[in-house]
Amino acid sequence: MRIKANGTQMEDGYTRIDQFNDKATAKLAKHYKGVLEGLGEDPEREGLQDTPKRVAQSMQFLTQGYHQSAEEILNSAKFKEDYRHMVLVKNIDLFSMCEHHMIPFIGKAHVAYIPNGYITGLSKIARVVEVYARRLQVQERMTNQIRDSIQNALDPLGVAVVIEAQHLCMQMRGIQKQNSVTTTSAFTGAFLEKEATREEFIHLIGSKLS
Ligand SMILES: Nc1nc2c(ncn2[C@@H]2O[C@H](COP(=O)(O)OP(=O)(O)OP(=O)(O)O)[C@@H](O)[C@H]2O)c(=O)[nH]1
Ligand SMILES: [Zn+2]
Repeated sequence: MRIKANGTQMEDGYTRIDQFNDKATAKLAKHYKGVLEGLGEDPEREGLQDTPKRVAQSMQFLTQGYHQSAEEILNSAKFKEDYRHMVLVKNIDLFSMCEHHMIPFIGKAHVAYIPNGYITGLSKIARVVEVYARRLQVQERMTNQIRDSIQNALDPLGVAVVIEAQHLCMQMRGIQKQNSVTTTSAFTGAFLEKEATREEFIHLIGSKLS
């Protein structure tokens, strides 16, 4: 049985919150009840009675990345393999929350690396994206964190990360630009040094970066 309750870390570093942490839920729920009151709502009315607890559990799910380790995930499926060309996992869906407004930003990550003796399980790349997306974030930091965790764990010849996301804080409030998309990129090694390698990556992800 690999999956334990309350967000305990698994062998592969992946924490799955099947049962929420009762203590954290109670603490958060108390505050969300205050938020409802602050909004002028009646937290005791029928539709809202369980809302503080629901929001508390929802927020724990959406921020579960704080309890997960990208390093452990990558090392749990690190295989010796003499493949020295680009490995690209593209169109990895991500749901994160901006740390300024705690409103979602939603998009896709494209992650590539060039192995230097070691490869990792493909799903682990997507799990690393989850680890950093499931936190309060800014897109730039998340992009760098994904790049750095892969570079440190696998010591590859290069890592490339591109994230394209829509920030709901710019769509449903504030400046209200419904179609704006933010693209961030971070590179190491061959992706920085060799234009042809970077161009190949950009061509493969089908982005308009170039
Ligand atoms: N760089 C960056 N900025 C972000 C991200 N998510 C949200 N923001 C921005 O964070 C900024 C916070 O600016 P403030 O002026 O303090 O907040 P605000 O008054 O609510 O700003 P407006 O959104 O312009 O109404 C805004 O410009 C947001 O668009 C992100 O991932 N990266
Ligand atoms: Zn925001």
